[in-house]
Order: sequence, then structure tokens, then C-alpha cells
Amino acid sequence: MLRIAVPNKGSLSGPAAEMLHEAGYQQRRESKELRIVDPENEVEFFYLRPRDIAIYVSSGRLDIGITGRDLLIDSGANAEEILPLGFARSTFRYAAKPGTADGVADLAGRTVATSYEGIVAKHLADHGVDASVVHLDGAVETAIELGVAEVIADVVETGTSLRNAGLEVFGEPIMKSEAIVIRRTGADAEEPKVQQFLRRLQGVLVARTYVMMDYDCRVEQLEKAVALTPGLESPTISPLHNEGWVAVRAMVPAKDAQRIMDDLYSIGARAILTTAIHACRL
Ligand SMILES: Nc1ncnc2c1ncn2[C@@H]1O[C@H](COP(=O)(O)OP(=O)(O)OP(=O)(O)O)[C@@H](O)[C@H]1O
Ligand SMILES: O=P(O)(O)OC[C@H]1O[C@H](OP(=O)(O)OP(=O)(O)O)[C@H](O)[C@@H]1O
Ligand SMILES: [Mg+2]
Repeated sequence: MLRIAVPNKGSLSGPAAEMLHEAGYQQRRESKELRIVDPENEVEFFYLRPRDIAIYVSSGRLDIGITGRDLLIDSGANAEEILPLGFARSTFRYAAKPGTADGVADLAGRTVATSYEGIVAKHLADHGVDASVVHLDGAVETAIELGVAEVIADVVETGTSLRNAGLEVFGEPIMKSEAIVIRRTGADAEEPKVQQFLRRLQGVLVARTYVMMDYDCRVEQLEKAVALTPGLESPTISPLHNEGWVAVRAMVPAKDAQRIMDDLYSIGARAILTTAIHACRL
């Protein structure tokens, strides 16, 4: 039975459960459940604090986990990223009252408040900057107003929390994060159950980012049309009853679908349809 750690709270928990559900796995029915077994898929899910997941996975007691890239790096645990999942995207940045600092070099001798001490201490050390780091559990933006620190380092998504606190980011982003799948560093990469789990999640990612496109076009335009819709391997071309015409079928990135439909139309393609992909294995 594959043992998988899933975030039980916070920004990662809802989207992680949704993705697992879309991948065909049973998920807990109420938020107090700590573990569930999905016998049909031979998987056991453990609902854990996002911050603790890398530690459990690095111990080898759980096979894989879903967490944030920033949480993995902050933990310093002996675990590695094996698949990015595309949700809970954020950047990790320094921020302060406008005019306080322009870059990491200005932090020497100052105090930085953060919930991610591991990331900040390493970033300061990598830049040879000697600053103090104060650990806070959350609502870090308030630390400056209350005089606990002059600078914060925190997760930024829309920037609303910083604006509300009258703060501005400065310097280069410290890192970019998103939800990821992790396993113990050096664990068997070929383990079939792990591979099957990853294929299912990849199927969800593809189904979310691609659509299927079908259209008819004249044989003379086929090369141009195929250049617009190269598909993943290569498009399927089928003959039509009308000689001189073919039907083409290919997967295209959902975000480009409208532009591709316009371009196909302008080279003479007709009956252009897109349909959603619900699941797939590549
Ligand atoms: N506003 C946000 N947008 C996107 N990702 C976020 C946001 N806030 C936190 N994260 C991501 O969520 C993970 C942290 O999860 P965690 O549950 O510890 O904190 P949280 O989502 O802020 O929840 P809470 O503070 O309510 O406990 C990190 O990977 C972080 O990058
Ligand atoms: O850029 P934004 O869209 O505002 O998002 C970023 C904020 O979201 C998270 O806070 P959360 O609400 O989880 O509170 P916390 O600081 O107590 O963790 C994070 O810690 C930032 O404060
Ligand atoms: Mg938070």
C-alpha cells in the first residue's frame, strides 16, 4: 500500500484534495479525519500539517507527500521534488516600509521577521549578509508596525497583504514556489506504485491545461494547419468523404485555443471544435 502525506490545512489542502479526487482517489469526507485508506487504489492518505510533510517523507515512513516547494526547502529535510503541481503558486520576498532597503545587501545589522527561517538564513548566508532573523508563526506583515522587525520575508501572491500593511517588496525574489510532490532523496524512482500515482496526477495536469481540437481542412492547407496544431506526438489525420478534404485531431494548450481557432479559420479550416479532456495517460 502506497502511503501518501496530504496537507490538512491552509492554501495547499483544498486544491490538493481536489486534484487527488480528479485523479480517481478517495478523499476524506470531513476535515477531522487524520487518515483514510483507499483499498481499491491500494493507497493510504495521511492528513498532516503542510510544514511537517517533508519531515515525515524524509523519515521514510511515508512514501510520498504533497507540500509547497518553499516548505520543503525551509525544512532542510532529506526529501526531493519529483513533480510540480501548478497550484498554490507564490513568490517568497523581502518587504519593508518604502525607502527602508533596496536589496539584500542593505539588511546587514537589521532584523528580519519570517515564518521561513531556513530559507531566509540560507539566503542571507549565500549573500554574505549578517542580519538577525526572528521567527513568527504568521501575520508577519504586522511585525514591522509593532516594531519587532524592520524587514519581513514572506509569501506573496497578489500583494494585497503587503499593500494593506503599507509595505513594499524590494530586491530580487528569494524563490518561486508552488505545490509539489516529494519523496525521500534517492528513493527508488522506478517503484511502480509511485510511478502510477505520478502518471495519474500528470493526467490531471494535462487534462487541466490542454483541450482536444478537431477540424476539417483542404489537403493543400494541411502542412500549414499541422504547424498550428502539432499535437503532443503528431496529429491524427483522417480522410473525409469529400475528396480533397481531411479531418485533423490534435491536443492544443487551452490558453492558446482561441488564437489557434482564428488562425485555422483564416487558412480555410472549417468545423473547428474544441472539447475538454477529462482524464488522460500520456
Ligand atoms: N496566499 C497564498 N497564495 C498561494 N500560496 C500560498 C499563499 N499563502 C501560503 N501559500 C503557500 O502555502 C504553503 C504554506 O501552507 P501553510 O498551510 O503553512 O500556510 P497557509 O496556506 O498560509 O495557511 P495558514 O496560514 O492559514 O495556516 C506554502 O507553500 C505557501 O507558499
Ligand atoms: O499576496 P497575498 O495574496 O496577500 O498573499 C500572501 C499572504 O497569504 C498568506 O497569508 P495567510 O492569509 O495564510 O496568513 P498568515 O500570514 O497568518 O499565514 C501569506 O503568509 C501572505 O501573508
Ligand atoms: Mg499563512
